This record gives sequence, C-alpha cells and structure tokens, in this order.
Amino acid sequence: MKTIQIYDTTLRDGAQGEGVSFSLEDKVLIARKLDKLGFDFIEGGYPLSNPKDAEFFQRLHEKPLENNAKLCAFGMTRRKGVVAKDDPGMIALIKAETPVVTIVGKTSDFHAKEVLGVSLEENLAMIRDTVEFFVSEGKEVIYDAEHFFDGWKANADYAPQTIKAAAEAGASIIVMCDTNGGSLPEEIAQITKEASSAVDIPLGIHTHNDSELAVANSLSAIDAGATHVQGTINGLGERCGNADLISVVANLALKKQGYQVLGGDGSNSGGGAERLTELSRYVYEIANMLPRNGQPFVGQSAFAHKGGMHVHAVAKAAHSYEHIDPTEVGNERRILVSELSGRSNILALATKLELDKDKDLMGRVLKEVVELENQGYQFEAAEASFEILLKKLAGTFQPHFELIKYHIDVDRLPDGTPITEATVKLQVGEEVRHEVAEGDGPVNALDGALRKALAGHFPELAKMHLVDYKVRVINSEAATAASVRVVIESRDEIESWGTVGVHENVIEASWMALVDSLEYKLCRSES
Ligand SMILES: CC(=O)SCCNC(=O)CCNC(=O)[C@H](O)C(C)(C)COP(=O)(O)OP(=O)(O)OC[C@H]1O[C@@H](n2cnc3c(N)ncnc32)[C@H](O)[C@@H]1OP(=O)(O)O
Ligand SMILES: CC(=O)C(=O)O
Repeated sequence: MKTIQIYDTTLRDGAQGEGVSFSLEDKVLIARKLDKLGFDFIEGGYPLSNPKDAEFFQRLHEKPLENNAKLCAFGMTRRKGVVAKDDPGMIALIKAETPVVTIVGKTSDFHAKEVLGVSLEENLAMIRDTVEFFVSEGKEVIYDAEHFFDGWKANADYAPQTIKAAAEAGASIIVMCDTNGGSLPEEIAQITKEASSAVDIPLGIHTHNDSELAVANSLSAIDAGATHVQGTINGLGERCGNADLISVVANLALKKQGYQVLGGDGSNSGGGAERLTELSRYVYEIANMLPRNGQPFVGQSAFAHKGGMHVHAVAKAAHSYEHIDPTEVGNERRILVSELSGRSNILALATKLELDKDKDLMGRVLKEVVELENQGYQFEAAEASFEILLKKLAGTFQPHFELIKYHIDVDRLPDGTPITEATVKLQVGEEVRHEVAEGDGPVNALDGALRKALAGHFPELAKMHLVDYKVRVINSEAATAASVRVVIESRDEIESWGTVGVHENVIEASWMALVDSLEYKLCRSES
C-alpha cells in the first residue's frame, strides 16, 4: 500500500483565484479544519506578500495545529544578485517559524532568461542557495518546480539540472508543477517517469485546470510514481483553478487500488473520504462563495436523479445510476420532481416523508406537478414547496396560519427616497394578528410584517432567514401580463430549502413562496 501525501494550498494558490479573499480568521479556521481531517501539509500563505499572511503564521505559532498536518510557508527562490540570508523573502519565511518552507523556482530556460532576466547558471545558483539556506536553518524544504512540464518539453537538458540542484541542496520533495495547466495526462505520465530517473528523492505533482485535466493529470503523475499531490479544496485557484483535492482524494480513496490517503486504510472503502462533502461546503461557506451544484462527488446535484427512468431504476438498485454510494463521501441521494418525472420520483419522495404511497395518490401528484410546471412552476429548486404540495394532496397538511389580507404601500419622498410599508392581517389559531413593517422593498416589508405577526406563536421562525430571491418572467410574449416565477431560498442553522410561487403579480408570487417557506420551517420544527 502506497501512502500519498495530501498537500493543501487553498490558503495560498486557492487565494489567487478571482473572487477569493480569505480574512485572517477564515484562514485559521480552514487550516484547523484541514488538520482535523488528516491533511499532511497545509500551505498557509506567502509571508512576504502581505501582513495578513505573515500574521497567520504568527497566530498558528502561538496556538499550533493539534493533529499531524505540517504547516508550510511559501516563497520564491532568492532574488538575482542577492545573498540568500539577506533576501527579504528568505527573512520573511524564517520569521514564519514553520517546520516546512515551500520554495518555487524556475525550471524553464525561457522563464529564467526572459522573465527573471538571469543566466541559466544564475538560476541554478538561486535554487541551490535558497534550498541550502533553509536546510541549514533546520527547515524541511519542498521544492515547487514551476513550469516543470513546459520547461522539460522545451529543454530536456536544462530542466533536469534545476531539480537536481534542489535535490542535491537538500530538498525533501520535488513537486512538478503544470503551472499553465496545458499538459495532457500522457505527457504528465511520460515526463514523471523521466524525472524519477533524474533525482532520487520523492516526486510530487501540482496541476492547474486550464485544460479541465488537473485531477486526471494528478492521478496520472501518481500512477507514474509521484507520492505527493498538491491542490485546493473545490479547485479554487489562479485562472481556472488548481486540482480539486476533493476529487483527487475521493478517486484515490475509493477508485484506485493500492493508495492510502488522509489516514485511511487504503481499502477503497471510503477511508479518509467520508467528510469530503462537509469539508467542501465548509470552505465555500467560509469563502462566502456559492457551492457548485454539479461538482463531482460533493455537489448538491452529484447524486440528484431527475429523469423518471433513472429514478425508477435507482429505486430498485441505487448503483444503476450512481458510480459510488453517496455516503462514502458524506453526500446524499436526491430525487428531483419535474415534468420529466414518473411515478417513481413521487413515490421516492412520499417514502421519505412517510406518506401513504397509494398508486392513486401518486398518479394525482404527478398530474398536478405536470400541470403546475406547465403554468411555470419548477420544483427542482423548490423541494420544500413540493413537500407541502404532496402533503396537501395527501390530506395531511395543516396550515399554521391563514391570510385575511395584505396591503403594500410604496411612497416616494420629495428627496427621492422610496419607502415601502406592508400590512399583514392573519388568522393564527383563535387570534387575529394585524402587523405592519417597513422594508427595503415590497417583499422585504411583507416578510417583516409576516414574521412580526407570527413571532409570538412561533418563536422558532427567528432562526430562519432568506438567503436568495430570484424572479423570472415565464411567458414573455404576454408582455406586462406575463407570469413571473419567484424562487426563494431560506435557511436555518441546520439546512436550506427552496420554495416557489407563480402569478401574474410579482408580489403575490413572492407571497406564495414566502408562505411555503415559513410553513416548511414550522412543519420541520414539529417533526
Ligand atoms: C506559480 C505561482 O503561483 S508562484 C506564486 C505567485 N503568487 C503571487 O505572485 C502572489 C504573491 N506575490 C506578491 O505579493 C508579490 O508579487 C511579491 C511580494 C512576491 C513580489 O512583489 P514585487 O517585488 O513588487 O515584484 P513583482 O510582483 O512585480 O515581480 C515579481 C518579481 O519576482 C521575481 N521573481 C519571480 N519569480 C522568481 C523566482 N522564482 N525567484 C526569484 N525571483 C523571482 C521577478 O523577477 C520580479 O522581480 P524584478 O521586478 O526584480 O524582476
Ligand atoms: C507553484 C505553483 O503554484 C505553480 O507552479 O503553479
């Protein structure tokens, strides 16, 4: 069984992705999470680059990681014409006080000559001096060979000299970087084999996803002998991102034979992979990014079945349309309801809700879904509305409140400020509640008034909030008389859920989606 070291660079290369910006606190939280989940190396940042990264290392020095992950500080080789110990980059790396430093250096003769503007000999000296300096300071040095594959293809005499210089100077691993992300798996395999005869220390792989091959290229290098893989959670990173470690780990733990990762036992039974979904969502949440539904293994849609024929087969044998059991990566199977559904979709959801599964009810629900989708409803992103519809048709739905009336005023002050006020009158049990609220717009005001009216009876509503509101015109040829579909996403501390409303009037469509959202929360709180 071969152990593959997993090296995470979400906090450094991941932060180089467009739209990614971690606060110091975010970085600390992510590092601790990765450590807990058994990652071998965590690259925390580039201390020369900015005070936040430098402070990150200080924070982790004061309160170190608690498990086995080694913390790495990243930097480049010494500048041309400077003695390593006097280079500000080296000084910043020493100050980071990490057990490991990761040094990026040039493999490509073009980059050395044209980009750095140094001779090929000076580039080798920069690599050698830098690695020797850190080794003499008692550091483990990981050497990231930038543009490794492109450099090797362009000059197969010079590229090996660069990694030999790092190895002879005491680096512990040479990491072959597909920096521009343009290589193919067969090239990666071939060059990895050639590199392994140039140096006798372990090889690692670091790939970018510009050709959508970062994960495949990482696996290809591992099959060709690399024992260390670098990447980021969810594939965040410069341009099109880095290899997504979620997929790399899942493939190594569950698909490929003979590899051991994240402390798993290498038995291809999920060891190390069960918390990947949790990790992926944690990083999205901290990065304040929307998760990618179609992300392999961990995305919301990774095990979502929509077509009636698929759902019919999955009910008999899940593996008929699933490559692994979703629980092996901590994900779950979802059955979607739409006009493409058959009775099997409805049956699966009724089973989940423990509803009576008579054939007649399933037929009625399916007919209603097809009819409503024809009017513009969509239940795919509105599972909570579907659940309420199912209960209504099954006769088990008990509304928690009834609308008597709502009223909305939008005024514009002389200075141009718009003011929106909503009044809601509800029957809640024996009581009539009449409340008014102001809001940023009609829906916000309506939501405020509705919650005020219900707060006394249902304090649990305080724990939920709206996270997304989408409006779509659905029969645009009818111009202003067109219907609109409103989809609202809500969440509480446990889950998120979607609801839908369709009407010619956007306020009424919003009201329908709002009411379903609150009713769903109240039903869940009772169960
Ligand atoms: C493949 C990768 O992802 S490598 C990591 C890339 N990440 C980043 O660039 C993010 C962090 N970077 C930074 O904060 C800044 O670029 C710094 C602090 C490192 C340097 O900033 P500056 O000194 O203003 O230089 P600038 O960014 O404009 O240019 C890079 C400099 O590094 C030099 N350089 C680049 N790579 C190397 C290397 N491997 N070894 C030595 N010097 C290098 C360049 O020649 C250039 O120096 P020059 O202007 O004297 O020619
Ligand atoms: C080191 C690195 O990030 C790269 O070459 O892509």
